[in-house]
Amino acid sequence: MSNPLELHHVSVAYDGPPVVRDISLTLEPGAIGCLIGPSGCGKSTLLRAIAGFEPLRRGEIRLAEQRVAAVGHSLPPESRRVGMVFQDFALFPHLSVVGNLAFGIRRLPRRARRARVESLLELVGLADAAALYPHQLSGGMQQRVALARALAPGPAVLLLDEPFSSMDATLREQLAREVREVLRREGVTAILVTHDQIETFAMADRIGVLADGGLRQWDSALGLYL
Ligand SMILES: Nc1ncnc2c1ncn2[C@@H]1O[C@H](COP(=O)(O)OP(=O)(O)OP(=O)(O)O)[C@@H](O)[C@H]1O
Repeated sequence: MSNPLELHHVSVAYDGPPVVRDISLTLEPGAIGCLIGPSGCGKSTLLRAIAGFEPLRRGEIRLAEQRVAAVGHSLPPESRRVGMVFQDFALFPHLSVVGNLAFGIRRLPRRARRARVESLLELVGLADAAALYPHQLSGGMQQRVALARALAPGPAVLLLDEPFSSMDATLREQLAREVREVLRREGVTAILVTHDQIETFAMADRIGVLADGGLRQWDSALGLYL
């Protein structure tokens, strides 16, 4: 099977010198990669480049074999098969849980859409909350809705940018394990940015250590210790 995500010598710059430098990495199907490193080292910028919000200064990004970004070439985010989950959930406040989940698949025929929403509700354990609105949900429940919504269209890669950082440590670890379980069951490939070591070791098949815009290591948790 082809790799869902490949980065080849990727550099990204804002106004000045590159803040992401010459990063190459590959994620295998179903693998979860975690990017860690000090504040300002370029983690979010790299994620934004994969999503399609930042152009490349150098290199190439391939998603499920398709070249989505290179110098002078950039598919818009909505044309890339990526799903995104952020710290602040960004749920639609005026839509119920079902409405939030159905939004990204509204072009599917009605019956298929309904079946997909039902299976996602089961997947994240929210079948009883289908008719509720975001403000009626706890933070953990909202994040599960955000996850299910991102998974709905069947992305090649799911991008998570500090998805649990607004939660307390106990809930964070529990959610990290839950999310890993959900991703495993769906066979989803994902890349997660975090500051949190517990989260990293709870979730990652591969850990990427960034410093000053460069990828210093790309290895399993065990490999990082050895
Ligand atoms: N929109 C922007 N315009 C200009 N510079 C930016 C922009 N966004 C980020 N930067 C700079 O790029 C560098 C990398 O930032 P980035 O947010 O990717 O790091 P990070 O590792 O995700 O940090 P944090 O862990 O604090 O979120 C930093 O020096 C930052 O100041």
